[in-house]
Amino acid sequence: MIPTKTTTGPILLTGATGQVGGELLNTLSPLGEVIAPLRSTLDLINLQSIRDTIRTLRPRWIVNPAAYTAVDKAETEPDLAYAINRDAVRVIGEEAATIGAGVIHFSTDYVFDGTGTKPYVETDPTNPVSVYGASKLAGEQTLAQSGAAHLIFRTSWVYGARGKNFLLTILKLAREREHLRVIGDQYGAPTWSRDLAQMTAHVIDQAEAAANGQNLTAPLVDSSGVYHISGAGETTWYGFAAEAVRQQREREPGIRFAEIEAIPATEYPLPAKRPANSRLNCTKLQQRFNWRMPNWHESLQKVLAEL
Ligand SMILES: NC(=O)C1=CN([C@@H]2O[C@H](COP(=O)(O)OP(=O)(O)OC[C@H]3O[C@@H](n4cnc5c(N)ncnc54)[C@H](OP(=O)(O)O)[C@@H]3O)[C@@H](O)[C@H]2O)C=CC1
Ligand SMILES: Cc1cn([C@H]2C[C@H](O)[C@@H](COP(=O)(O)OP(=O)(O)O[C@H]3O[C@@H](C)C(=O)[C@@H](O)[C@H]3O)O2)c(=O)[nH]c1=O
Ligand SMILES: [Mg+2]
Repeated sequence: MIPTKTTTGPILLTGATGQVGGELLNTLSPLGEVIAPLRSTLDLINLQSIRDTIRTLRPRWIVNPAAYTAVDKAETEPDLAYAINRDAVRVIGEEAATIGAGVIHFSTDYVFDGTGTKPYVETDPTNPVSVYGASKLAGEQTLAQSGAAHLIFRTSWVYGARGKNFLLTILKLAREREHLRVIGDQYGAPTWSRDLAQMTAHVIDQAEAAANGQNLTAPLVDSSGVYHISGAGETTWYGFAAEAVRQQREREPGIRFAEIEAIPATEYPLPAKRPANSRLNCTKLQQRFNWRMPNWHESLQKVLAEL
């Protein structure tokens, strides 16, 4: 479908070298010109450079999957995590508000403490237990206060065929070792970076169709806010690893892979705490934008086929 251009101007995409940004580069390009400056051109630590870029390009959308995502390292680099995950987002929001651009931003299940026993809904109280989670929550809040029309997609456990992610780490370790120990008491849902990018293009398309050639901001403001979006279904890190290795064994019958053992998080100490319950209830996005994610098993199969 060719979308109605609501305002002129390109789509400004950050983080195009990342997992989600790399997929967005492909899914957003049918919607019009996408400008995706690399860190060497637009370093998000440099707030003035963000302002200059937005003022020069006057994008109709700013899509911001760039982030400081090193969860453990953030514990000892909080200033850098907050600079990218909060301060840069604040400036993006301020500049977007000024020119009437819509902002699409990504956040994380790690804004929750994980003590809830059900999948989280968007209105559940946040309480991050890591610096990364706290910095991402601060980014959500600053964007909401900026006055820009915005959509915040809170997702979880992102993986894909490229980039740094749990799936690729486990597959590599499973080839190298005899035995792997993986946390079995943290629950969540793996989310394929490409599924997220397709959802994002769909939502932009719908928002532009709703604006029907008029200013984008008005219909989008009604929908502004947080949306949960993960792969359908649920598992644990152990369940994810075991299923990935099971599927990969079928693909490569001759290869020996490690046995995988489920362990409690208490036996796998890391600098940052992770929530025990990372499950996100995705009904709001389904109802507002008519989008359902595929089951994580299905997407995993497609990713493994690409490796
Ligand atoms: N990965 C996950 O499991 C999850 C991620 N999220 C959120 O989803 C979004 C996308 O994550 P994902 O794609 O996995 O992230 P990646 O870590 O794969 O990519 C991060 C991107 O941000 C860029 N970036 C980091 N710092 C700067 C900077 N100072 N200036 C310019 N660019 C910078 C990186 O550029 P460079 O290549 O130059 O470093 C890279 O392109 C993020 O908001 C993240 O918080 C939410 C839940 C789960
Ligand atoms: C490699 C490995 C990890 N683990 C555990 C540690 C951790 O609890 C979990 C996942 O490992 P990771 O290093 O991928 O975890 P982490 O970097 O915390 O992943 C998170 O990244 C950020 C950006 C998010 O927003 C989250 O949604 C989530 O995806 O698996 C094992 O138990 N055994 C292992 O061999
Ligand atoms: Mg990680």
